[in-house]
Amino acid sequence: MLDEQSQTTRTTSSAAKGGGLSAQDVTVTYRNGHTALWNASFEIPRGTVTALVGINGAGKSTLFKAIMGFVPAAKGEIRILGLTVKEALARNLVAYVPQSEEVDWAFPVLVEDVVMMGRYGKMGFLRRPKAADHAAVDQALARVNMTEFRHRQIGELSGGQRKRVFLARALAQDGQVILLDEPFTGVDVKTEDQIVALLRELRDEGRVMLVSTHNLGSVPEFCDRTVLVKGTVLSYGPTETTFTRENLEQAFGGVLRHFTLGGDALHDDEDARAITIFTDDERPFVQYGDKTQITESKP
Ligand SMILES: Nc1ncnc2c1ncn2[C@@H]1O[C@H](COP(=O)(O)OP(=O)(O)OP(=O)(O)O)[C@@H](O)[C@H]1O
Repeated sequence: MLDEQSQTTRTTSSAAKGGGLSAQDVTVTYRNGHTALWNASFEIPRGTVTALVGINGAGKSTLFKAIMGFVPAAKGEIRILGLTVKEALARNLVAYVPQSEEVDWAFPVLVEDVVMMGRYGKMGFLRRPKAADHAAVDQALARVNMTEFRHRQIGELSGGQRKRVFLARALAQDGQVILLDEPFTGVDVKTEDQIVALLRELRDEGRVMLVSTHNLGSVPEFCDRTVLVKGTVLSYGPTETTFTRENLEQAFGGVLRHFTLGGDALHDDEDARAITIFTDDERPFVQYGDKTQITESKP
């Protein structure tokens, strides 16, 4: 499984220049005939961290799969740094940091071996690592502070450490477009801070980070841009202008409730500055304030 992911997300050091990540009228239909994305369009420039936000089943994973070439676009086109998906994959430009649930943690593999998988695209058929590959792995592990765990089995790590190992794999790949699936699920605050700091560094290096997250509270904090999805792309752009109450209501329609800043009484108040979005079973999973701070939480 890990091997398969590496195969399909190989990257190259000679990254294509220019362009960011874009989709133009992309429609994705699964083999059973289900269309999960209709006419999805967005543009993300290089040097940005973008949140990919939407309810369960909105099409976030489908979009990731289309960018990684796992599923073809029935219509429309995805461009990755100015290249088609096929060209970008051949150049190993796209790296993927999976959700924890997608990984078989019982798979007997060492931390350093997982990170080395990021180099497979640069190796020959026999996959014999060269000095440059070992150096890239060393650097990637150091960058996520996981050097001391390099000889551990991946199953023997905490949730946050596991995330960091897969981030290191993306770094070893030198992925220019990095797709992160729920990077903050199951990690403690300190690790979240470390991941955010690393994403900012990678942003400053001109990479494109697309972060699928349900942790909406942190979106205004660390994502420059937001793409809101619900079967299609509802809106995209700078977080300031996209992550708005109106757009969120569209994306999460029917599961929104509001309560006022400083109080915990639930009501739809036009003056409410804090928004809590509830899941269908009325459990809140996000709180946010005036776009920049989390102001409320409800038990
Ligand atoms: N392999 C598949 N074959 C057919 N339909 C699929 C397949 N994978 C996903 N779908 C459907 O496509 C739609 C979008 O699913 P997707 O996994 O992209 O949503 P998501 O936004 O990632 O959801 P979540 O937040 O729950 O991870 C859903 O209706 C889902 O049931």
